[in-house]
This record gives sequence, C-alpha cells and structure tokens, in this order.
Amino acid sequence: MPSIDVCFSPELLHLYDLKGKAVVAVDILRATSTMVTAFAEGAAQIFPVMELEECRGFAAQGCLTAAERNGIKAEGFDLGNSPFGYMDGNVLGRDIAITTTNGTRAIRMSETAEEVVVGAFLNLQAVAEHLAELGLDVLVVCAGWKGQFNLEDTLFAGALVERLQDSFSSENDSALAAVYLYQTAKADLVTFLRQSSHVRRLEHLEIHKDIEFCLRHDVYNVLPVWRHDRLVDLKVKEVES
Ligand SMILES: O=C(O)[C@H](CS(=O)(=O)O)OP(=O)(O)O
Ligand SMILES: [Mg+2]
Repeated sequence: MPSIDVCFSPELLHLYDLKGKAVVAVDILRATSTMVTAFAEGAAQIFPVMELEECRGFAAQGCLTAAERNGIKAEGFDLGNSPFGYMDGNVLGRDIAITTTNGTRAIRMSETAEEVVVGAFLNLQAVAEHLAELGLDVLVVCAGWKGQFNLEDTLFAGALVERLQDSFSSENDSALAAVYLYQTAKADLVTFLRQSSHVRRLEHLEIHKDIEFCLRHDVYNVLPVWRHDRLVDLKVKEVES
C-alpha cells in the first residue's frame, strides 16, 4: 500500500526524497485556490515563478501576469492573488505567469518529484482520485508562511489523508497530526481559522469573502499538474482525448 506523508514547510523539503513520489503542493490562502479557480475559469497554462521580475518578463510572450506580496497585488501586474479576480472571463484561453509570497515557491521547490499536483479544498476530490490512480507514495507540501507552519495548509493535508485513508497508509506523525486537526476543525473551518495567523495578518485587507470561498470543498473538477516548466489542467486533456 502506498503511503501519504506531510511536509509542513518547503524549508523542510531537504529532509525528504522526492524521487518516485507524487507531491501535492498546497497553499489554501490563497495561491493554489486561486490557480485552481483560474483553470476552472478556462486559463490555458500557468507559469508559477518565484520572483517579481521573472514574472513581469512573461508579459512579452503574451501572458497575463499575476503577483502578490504580503497579501497585496503588486504594482504593474494584471492580476493579484484573489480567486475573485479571475472570474469575469478575463483569463479564458490565456496563459498566466504568477508569483506569490508562499504558494509559487512551494510548487517550484517540489518540481523534482515524479508528479506535482496543485491541491486546494476546491479540487480536493479530483486530487484524491488522481493520487489513488497513480498509486505512488504521496507527500503533501504545505506552502506555510515564509517558511513557517500554518493551519490552513495542514487542514487541507488532513482532509486529503482522510479521503485516502482506505488506500494509503498514513502511519507517520505528520499525517496523523494533520488528520486529527482536520477532524477537530472540519465542522466549521471558517470559525476554526478565525484566530489563525493568515486571517489576523490580512484582516485589514477585508478578504473574508476569499477565505470563505477557499475553504469550500469540491467546487471544481480541475487537476493542475506540473509539466516541464508549467502547470496544465489534466481534466482538460481528458476531455480532449
Ligand atoms: O495572498 C495571500 O493570501 C498570501 C499572503 S501572505 O504571504 O500569507 O501574507 O500569499 P500566499 O502565497 O498565497 O500564501
Ligand atoms: Mg498562503
């Protein structure tokens, strides 16, 4: 039986061997929730990059550029890091280059894995089904915040462990802790996260609508996966083939 484990910060990735593993990169608030939404709204490809300047450079090849630092849309970019910014038909058929404080870093630091999947509560079931089909050992890589642990990504890890409990072994302490946390919180994730650092840190930005949206489960049948140097939605490929 394959295993599922949880890495609580990209800074801890040096402790894990990604060879032959499937990584689920997660940044619930808000980068991976936003990417999943962008694909659901018809984005063609997403280029996650670490630096603002690199992201800006993608405009020359016709990409929309998206950038966030400390919760705020960076100046001079087309889009920020709110899923609601991708919902008015503006991303349909477009390629997007994106850089955010934590999420894009988690994805890029995981890219040597056999498979990298972008996860969010919004596409939880699509991710779970893909992992079950692959049958590889899984590592959930939580984006955290600037290298530190956070609650929201750990809750997602717990939700995924719970969904996969019949087909994956989760006997490591990280996965156990994540699933216990999720079971404690799942009846009302919004209330549970009210005291979390993300919610308190970005309270002044009035993004409660974003937070509530990002905590909704199974809204989109979208499956962003890393291919070469970009993310594509595997569900679109399935429809085409
Ligand atoms: O835009 C977000 O919600 C966060 C901001 S912060 O770094 O947590 O302050 O960025 P993300 O890269 O999505 O974690
Ligand atoms: Mg985050």
